[in-house]
Amino acid sequence: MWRLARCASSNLSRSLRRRFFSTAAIPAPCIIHKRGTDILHDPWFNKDTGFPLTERDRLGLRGLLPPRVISFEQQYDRFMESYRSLEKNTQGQPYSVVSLAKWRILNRLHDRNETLYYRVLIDNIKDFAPIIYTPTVGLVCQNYSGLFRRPRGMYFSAKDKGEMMSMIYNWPAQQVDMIVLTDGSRILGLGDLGVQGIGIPIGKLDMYVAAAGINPQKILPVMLDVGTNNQKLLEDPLYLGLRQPRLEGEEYLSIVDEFMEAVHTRWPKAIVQFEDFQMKWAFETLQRYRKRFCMFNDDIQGTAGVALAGLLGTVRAQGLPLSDFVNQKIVVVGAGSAGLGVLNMAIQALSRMSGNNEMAAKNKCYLLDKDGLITKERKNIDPAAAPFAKDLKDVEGLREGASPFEVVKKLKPHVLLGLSGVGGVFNEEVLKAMRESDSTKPAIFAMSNPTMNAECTAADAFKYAGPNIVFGSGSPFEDVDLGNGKVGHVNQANNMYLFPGIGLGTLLSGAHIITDGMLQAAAECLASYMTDEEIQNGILYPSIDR
Ligand SMILES: NC(=O)C1=CN([C@@H]2O[C@H](COP(=O)(O)OP(=O)(O)OC[C@H]3O[C@@H](n4cnc5c(N)ncnc54)[C@H](O)[C@@H]3O)[C@@H](O)[C@H]2O)C=CC1
Ligand SMILES: CC(=O)C(=O)O
Ligand SMILES: [Mg+2]
Repeated sequence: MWRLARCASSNLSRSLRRRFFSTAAIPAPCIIHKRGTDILHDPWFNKDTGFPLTERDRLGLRGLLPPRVISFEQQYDRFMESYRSLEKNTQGQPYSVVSLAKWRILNRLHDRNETLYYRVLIDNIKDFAPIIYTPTVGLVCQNYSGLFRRPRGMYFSAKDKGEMMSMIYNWPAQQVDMIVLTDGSRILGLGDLGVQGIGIPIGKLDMYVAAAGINPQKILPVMLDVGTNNQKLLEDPLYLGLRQPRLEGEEYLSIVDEFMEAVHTRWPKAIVQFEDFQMKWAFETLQRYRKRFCMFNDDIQGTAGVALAGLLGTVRAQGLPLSDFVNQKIVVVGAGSAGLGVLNMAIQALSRMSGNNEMAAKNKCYLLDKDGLITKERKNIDPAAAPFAKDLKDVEGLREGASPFEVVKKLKPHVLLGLSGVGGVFNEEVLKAMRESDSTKPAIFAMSNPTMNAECTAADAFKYAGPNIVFGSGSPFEDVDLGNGKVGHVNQANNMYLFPGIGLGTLLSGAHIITDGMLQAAAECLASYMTDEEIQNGILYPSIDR
């Protein structure tokens, strides 16, 4: 039996309705195959006390709710009031207590009434992004077993080998457009969190809904649980994932292969975003699938696009034409999936601008990892980092393994960019050395997440490197008061500025694969949003609510 109801989502704004449903102004009724409490327990259809009496009759709800009908707007105001009073009541308490309390109240709403959840999320994205996304999402992942109440998304484990093709049909939605997939092996800068990493696909997909208007009924967060090498989790009796070491080699790849085949059999046009895979699998899976499936790796490719937009903005901030990008010296600290992704894309752009002279482009870029400057002298060099290794004769005065301080002191780079996952790598000494940069407006990007893993804080960057810098960080920091009415602007250099657009653009264009050219265009488009005035004020990216 099915019944008609005004869809809960008819409470969304007109423009959103158009985006979600492509309908005209009058909300279309939606067909519900449920009745009574089943509707109240389905967050997609549930309107809480908002069901009008006629609908309560039609849907078998009469008597199951308190008699008074509370409008969507009233419910919205009530939620925001309780959120604001929570903020007031937790003032002065530790960050983890406050932000987890905020996450809980939002998550409960998400579980109960999706329409209201996405409405408040979209309207208040600037306030809520740090809760559903970095940094709080990191804390949520770390505490996932304790916070777990209801599952969200799908879980495919090593135990499901051979079953995935049928399992994928257990997902209730007919159509899925956007999937974010993780194996939990490198969650932000927090390392291997196993099954607890599911918080990341959930948060990323919320950003897809809020920022790109993707229909929330057509998103799917996925955890591929192939075990964990995190000893603490393996010993935790409440850990919810497989208690076994991670699969490796062909065994691992056969699980990912099976998942990709299953997804694309059921939803051939679905886009899969790979997220927070440890480096070796991030690169391997990207090469393995990018020509066969519509997929991309956000950490390698999304991050690179946002960084490139930031680098182009930095050139403009110095009052130089974009063509001057070819003269910028760039030091990247962190040679993992994100750092190498950024260097690859920056070199592609530099080389295009310098008449396809890749060598000249590479000469301008320097790469460091946990053992310092990477040179050709490095023993057991990672093949992915090898193309960026410096010949010692080209870095006179520096040695293999030189520290960030030595490198900055010697090279006086225009840009210092951190994707190391280690908090405090840009210490006082390194930041002070940036004062001697060859640039009139040196750029410091402390892009590692969450906040405690940032290479430096915004306050330290402006304090030690001087007020004239351009600053970006992966997780949000408050703008810095520089005195005399001056403000040091903090840019959130985070791939969230690109991935929702990459997914939406791919979906709308019907592209079968995601090419480097598409990503390059996305980065240049992001850079072009900013006016000269904004750029002069050190603002490289639009405000999140734009
Ligand atoms: N802002 C953003 O949009 C993004 C930020 N990230 C962040 O970047 C960080 C790294 O991510 P991945 O590259 O995927 O990790 P990864 O584990 O693949 O690479 C980390 C790299 O940092 C190096 N490293 C470790 N300790 C170091 C130290 N003390 N000094 C210098 N280098 C050091 C390692 O040798 C390795 O090369 C994470 O914190 C992640 O949250 C990643 C993607 C996007
Ligand atoms: C932002 C992001 O994707 C990361 O930190 O891994
Ligand atoms: Mg990531």
